[in-house]
Amino acid sequence: MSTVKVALHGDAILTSPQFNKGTAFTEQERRDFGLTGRLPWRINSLEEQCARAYDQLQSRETDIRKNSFLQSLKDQNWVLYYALISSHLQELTPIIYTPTEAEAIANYSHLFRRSEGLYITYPEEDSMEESFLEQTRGRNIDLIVCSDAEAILGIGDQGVGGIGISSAKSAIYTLIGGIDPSKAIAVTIDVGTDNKGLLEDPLYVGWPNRRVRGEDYDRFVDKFVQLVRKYFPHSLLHFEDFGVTNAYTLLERYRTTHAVFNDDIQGTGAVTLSCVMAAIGVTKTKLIDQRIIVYGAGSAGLGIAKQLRDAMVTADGISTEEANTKFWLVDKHGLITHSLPDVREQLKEFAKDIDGFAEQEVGLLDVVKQIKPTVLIGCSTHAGGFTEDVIKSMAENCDRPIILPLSNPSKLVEVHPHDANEWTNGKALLATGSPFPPAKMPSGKDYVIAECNNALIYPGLGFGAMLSQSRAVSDTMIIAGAQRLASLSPALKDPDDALLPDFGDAPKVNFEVAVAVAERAIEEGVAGVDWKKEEVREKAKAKLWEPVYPNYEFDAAGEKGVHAGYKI
Ligand SMILES: NC(=O)C1=CN([C@@H]2O[C@H](COP(=O)(O)OP(=O)(O)OC[C@H]3O[C@@H](n4cnc5c(N)ncnc54)[C@H](O)[C@@H]3O)[C@@H](O)[C@H]2O)C=CC1
Ligand SMILES: CC(=O)C(=O)O
Ligand SMILES: [Mg+2]
Repeated sequence: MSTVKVALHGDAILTSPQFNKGTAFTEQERRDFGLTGRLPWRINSLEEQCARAYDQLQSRETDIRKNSFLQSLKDQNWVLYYALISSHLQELTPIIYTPTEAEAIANYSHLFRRSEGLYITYPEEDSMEESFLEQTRGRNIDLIVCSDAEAILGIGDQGVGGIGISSAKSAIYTLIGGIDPSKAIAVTIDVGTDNKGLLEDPLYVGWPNRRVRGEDYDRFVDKFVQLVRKYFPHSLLHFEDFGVTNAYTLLERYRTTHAVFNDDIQGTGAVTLSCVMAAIGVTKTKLIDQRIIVYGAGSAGLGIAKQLRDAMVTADGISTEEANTKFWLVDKHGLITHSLPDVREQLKEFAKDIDGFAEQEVGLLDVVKQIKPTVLIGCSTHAGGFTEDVIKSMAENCDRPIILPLSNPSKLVEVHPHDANEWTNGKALLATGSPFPPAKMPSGKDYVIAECNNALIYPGLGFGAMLSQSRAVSDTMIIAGAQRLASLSPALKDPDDALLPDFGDAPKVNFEVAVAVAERAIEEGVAGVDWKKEEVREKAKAKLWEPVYPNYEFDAAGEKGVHAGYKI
């Protein structure tokens, strides 16, 4: 067991979630840190603490209460929080992440108890550097997860509540990617909100103003990005749940100068590519043979289309233009065509001619009937958008339709996977964005619905980039990670099994993804380390953080009252 020197004493160590052990402080530590008399007599192991916390959790009747309980556990004791969730990963991930975290974020100001992470707020622009330094003092930050909360999951603009998604995504990095939580920071960029309900809510705790946009927004965000680059040049900057325009603009603006990563675009593109690769392994077809409809052409939809398109170009050697012809993007005004007004610039390469369609606005069902898709992907936030007609029509022309309703949280799913299974007589190859229980095949066998959520891959992609200290996260690094994930699909062994590994295996799977990404970074020459490819696996193992208590030694000479703690 490692030993860590800590300069906190008495209440200061008990109230530090990073160092607190609660009843697990040893006799010696209790004496050295001034804790005798502040704790009950019995010394518990971490396992005993987990068992007690799990019992307490079970007494909370609703998922949102469980979410609040776990949040307050995290505020008290990181090791216990991560150990508890790690030992019930599949059961508790939906409580701290989608779908329950969506409810927690929507009610952030009403559930608010304690702040966490860094709040970068527009009227405090002049003191941004000071706040940044205060929050990161004494810490060697590898990972910054930030959101401006304009498009949280599928529930839209949530203002300052966006800290909840940064914090949840950061926790997933630790649980699944093995990232040391003391080296990660969650950030909300509070530039106001256009959510009327929040603006009118007297309890709203964010900056109660309409969203700042245009040059002022760009300057404000740029100031933040430059602080990240100045103080933590080797860190990974993860963007989450920005509105579609800013999501693409920021990624393009910074991706050549820092390791930035947009999860909704790149993470979702990568996990969906893995899922489709696994599915075509079942149908014994090639990527180039697919006709793909993407329903919802926002951050995720376009990210998916581009990722699949680029993989087609790489794997099947066709031109980008030819690959673009295999995709039909459908948004709220129907098929993206050259004749639709106000089509976003980035979508134009996928736009189709209206020929062959009677109407100006071509709905999903018409597109399905006309083009006979093999793959149907939903990231529209339109609950029930894949109607029975749509699904049945697709199944008429396709032996094993690949149907991926990816919108989160669960209530926004485009089609309930059990319905899609029933309407296709068990032929559909299915995956969803949030977890669902298994469906029944006509044979009576359970069909496990894979969770095609970027959380199944982004911790590994990010860990691979951090591990190799990459100067950029290249498209080919992402494809390497996606290929590794696809190669671990249970469906490759049994075509009736899940398309992707389950969340219980996510830590092992993400380790493999991280190794693939770091190896690729070294091959491409973007890594900041001078290792050989063969060394990556061992280096990655050594870097994994695990939720176990180290021994503490009191550091009387250390700086008191800050995040002081280092291994000796
Ligand atoms: N499973 C996963 O890993 C991920 C799932 N998502 C989910 O995908 C959904 C979209 O997320 P983003 O792309 O970030 O949001 P976004 O706001 O950028 O995109 C949503 C798009 O759907 C379109 N849309 C809205 N109503 C529609 C309708 N009735 N028919 C067709 N299109 C419609 C919008 O116009 C917009 O273009 C959300 O529910 C989100 O939770 C997003 C990222 C990852
Ligand atoms: C999973 C995710 O990133 C989203 O739904 O936005
Ligand atoms: Mg997201």
